[in-house]
Amino acid sequence: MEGTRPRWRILLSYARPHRWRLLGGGLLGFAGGVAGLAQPLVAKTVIDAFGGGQGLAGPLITLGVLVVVGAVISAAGMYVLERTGQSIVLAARRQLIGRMLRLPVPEVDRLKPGDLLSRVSSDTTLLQTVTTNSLVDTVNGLFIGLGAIILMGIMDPVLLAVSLGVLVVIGGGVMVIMPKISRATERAQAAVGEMGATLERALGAFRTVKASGIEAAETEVVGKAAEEAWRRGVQVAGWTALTGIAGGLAIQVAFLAVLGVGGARVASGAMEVSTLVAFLLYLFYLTEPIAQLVQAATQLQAGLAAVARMREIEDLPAEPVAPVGPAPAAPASVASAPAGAVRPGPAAPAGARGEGPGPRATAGDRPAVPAVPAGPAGGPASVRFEGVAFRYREDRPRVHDGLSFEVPAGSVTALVGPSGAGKSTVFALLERFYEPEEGAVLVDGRDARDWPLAELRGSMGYVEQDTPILAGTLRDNLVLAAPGATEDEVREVVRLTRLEPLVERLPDGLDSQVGHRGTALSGGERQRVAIARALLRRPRLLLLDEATSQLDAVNELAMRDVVEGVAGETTVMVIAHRLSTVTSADQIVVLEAGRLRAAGTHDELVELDALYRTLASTQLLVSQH
Ligand SMILES: Nc1ncnc2c1ncn2[C@@H]1O[C@H](COP(=O)(O)OP(=O)(O)OP(=O)(O)O)[C@@H](O)[C@H]1O
Repeated sequence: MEGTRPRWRILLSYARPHRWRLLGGGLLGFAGGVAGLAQPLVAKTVIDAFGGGQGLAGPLITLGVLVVVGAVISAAGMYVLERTGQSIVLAARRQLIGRMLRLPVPEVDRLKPGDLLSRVSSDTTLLQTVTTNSLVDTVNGLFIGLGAIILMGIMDPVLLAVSLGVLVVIGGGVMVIMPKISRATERAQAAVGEMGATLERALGAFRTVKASGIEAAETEVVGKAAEEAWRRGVQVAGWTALTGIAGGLAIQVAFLAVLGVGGARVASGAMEVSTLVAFLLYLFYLTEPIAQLVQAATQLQAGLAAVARMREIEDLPAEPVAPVGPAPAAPASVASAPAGAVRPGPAAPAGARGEGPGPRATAGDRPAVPAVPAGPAGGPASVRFEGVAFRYREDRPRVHDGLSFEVPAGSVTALVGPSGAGKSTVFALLERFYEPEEGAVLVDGRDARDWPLAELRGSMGYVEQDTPILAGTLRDNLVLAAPGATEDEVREVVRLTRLEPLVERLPDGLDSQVGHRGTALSGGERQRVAIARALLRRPRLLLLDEATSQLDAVNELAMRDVVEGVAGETTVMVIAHRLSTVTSADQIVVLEAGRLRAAGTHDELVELDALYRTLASTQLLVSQH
C-alpha cells in the first residue's frame, strides 16, 4: 500500500508527527507579523505626540517594546520551524538508514554505495523546507489570499471574475511547469548520487588510484558526474525562475485586465471610481500570498523528488529486524580458563555426528590448546547441502549445480577446490545472503529458509576472506557482534588469536583506533581481529574463509589454535588455503564447478583424487606443522 500512496501524502506523513510544533511555529511567525503591522500605527502616535507637544516617552517606549517583541517572536517562530525541519530530516534519515542496512545482499550488490549515501545525506535535506516553511507559507498564503478574494467578491463580482480568469490561466501554465521541476530535481539528485558513487569508487581504491597514477583520470570521471549534476541543477533553476516570474506576471496582467474592464464599467456608470481603486489595491495585496504559494509549490516539487528517491529504497524488500540485545554472557568458569587449559572433552559423541564421511579425530585427540571463551549455547550445528543449485543472477551460469555434502556437528570440514568453484558461495548460502534456486541448505536438519533469520545468523561466526574492519577502536571491532562480551572473554580471544603483541604495542591497547577500514593494522592482524570477533559471538558454526594473502607463521598458528580450540564444541567449516588446515581437518570436501567432486580425509583423498593431489601439491601447499 505504501508504494501506491501518492507522493504528496507520503510527504505530509513526514510532517504529521510534528504538526503541533509546526502550528506553534506558524502562529509565532503570524504573531511576529501582526506586531510588524502594528508598528506603523504606533509610529503614527509618536508623530502625533511630537506634533501635539505631548510627552514622547510613552509612545516611544511602546514602539521600542513592539519592535523588540515582534523581532523576538518572529525569531522564535523561525527557530521552531527550522528545528522542526531538522527533526523531520532526522526521522527520515533514521528510517532510511534502518531500511538500507536491512536490505538483502543481492539488492546491495546491485546498488552503488555512493548513491545510497547521497540519498541519506542530500535527498533528505530537501524535506526540510517543504515540510516546514513551505507548509506554513501555503496555509498563510491561502488564508490571506482567500480573505482578499472574498472582499474583492463583495466589492465587485465582475472584476473578481476577470481577475480570477487571468490568475487561473497563468496558474494553469504554472501547474504544467511544476511536474517538470519535480522531474528535473529528481534527475539532479540522481546525478548527485552518481557523483557520490564515482567518488566512492575512487576513494574506495585510494591506494590503487595513487599507485596507478590515475588521479587525473579519476578526477575527470568524478568531474564529469559533477558536471552532469550541475547541468541538471541548471535545468531546475530555469524552471524555478519561470514559475517565479509567473506570480508577478499574473498580478500585472490581472491589473491591466481589471483596469480595462473596470474603466469601462466606471465610464458606463456601473461602478464608482473609488470601488475600482480599492479593488486594484486588493489585487496588489494578493501579490505576496501568490508569490508565497508559487514558491511553496516549487519547493513541494523538490520535496516530491526527494520522496521519490527515498521511496525507491524503502520499497525494496527488507530482511526482518533482528532482535536487539547482547549475546548471553559466558559462564565465568570457562571464560577465565587459564591459557593452555584443555577444553572439556568432545561435546558431540561420534554417533551424534550424523552420516557422511566420518570425522578423523575427535576433539579429545587433539593437543592441549587454549579454550575459547565459552561453548556455544545449543551445541555445535550440523550442515547439509542437498542438491543445491544457485546462480547470482539470471544471466549468469550456475555457480552451484546439484551440490550435496554433509558436515557433521562438531567436526572440522575443509572446503577446497579451484578458484571460482563456489566455495565462498557455500558460506553466502549458509548465511542466507542468497537463496538457492533448487535444493536446500539445512542447518541442524532444518531448511535455512525456515529458520528465523536473526537466529540462523546468530548461530554462526563468519570470517570473510578480506576481513572487513570498521573504523573505530580495536575493542569496538572485537565486540562488534557480541556487545555483551566481558573483559575476560575479550582478553581470552585476543590471546587465542595471537593478538596480544599487537595490543601491547598499540599506544592505547585495545582502545587504540584502527583507522578507516583498519588501515592501521597489517593484513594478518586484520584477519586475526576478524577471527577473534567471530569467536566472541560463541558460534555454533564457525565459517572461516582463509585469506590466501596472509600466510605468515603467526597467522597460521593463530588459525590452528582457533580451529583446535573450538573443534568439538563448534562446527568449523574452513575454506582452506593452507595444507596444515586440511591435514588436521576431520573431512575435506573437494568442490569442482559447483559440484561435490570428492570427500574424505587428507590421506584418503591424496590416494583417491587426482584434483585434490594437484591442489594439495600446488595451491594449498604452504607449510606444514
Ligand atoms: N556477488 C556476486 N555476483 C555475481 N557473481 C559472483 C558473485 N560472487 C561470486 N560470483 C561468481 O561466482 C563464482 C564462484 O565464486 P566463489 O567466490 O564462490 O568462488 P570460490 O571457490 O570461493 O573462489 P576463490 O577460491 O577464488 O575465492 C565465481 O565465478 C564468481 O565470479
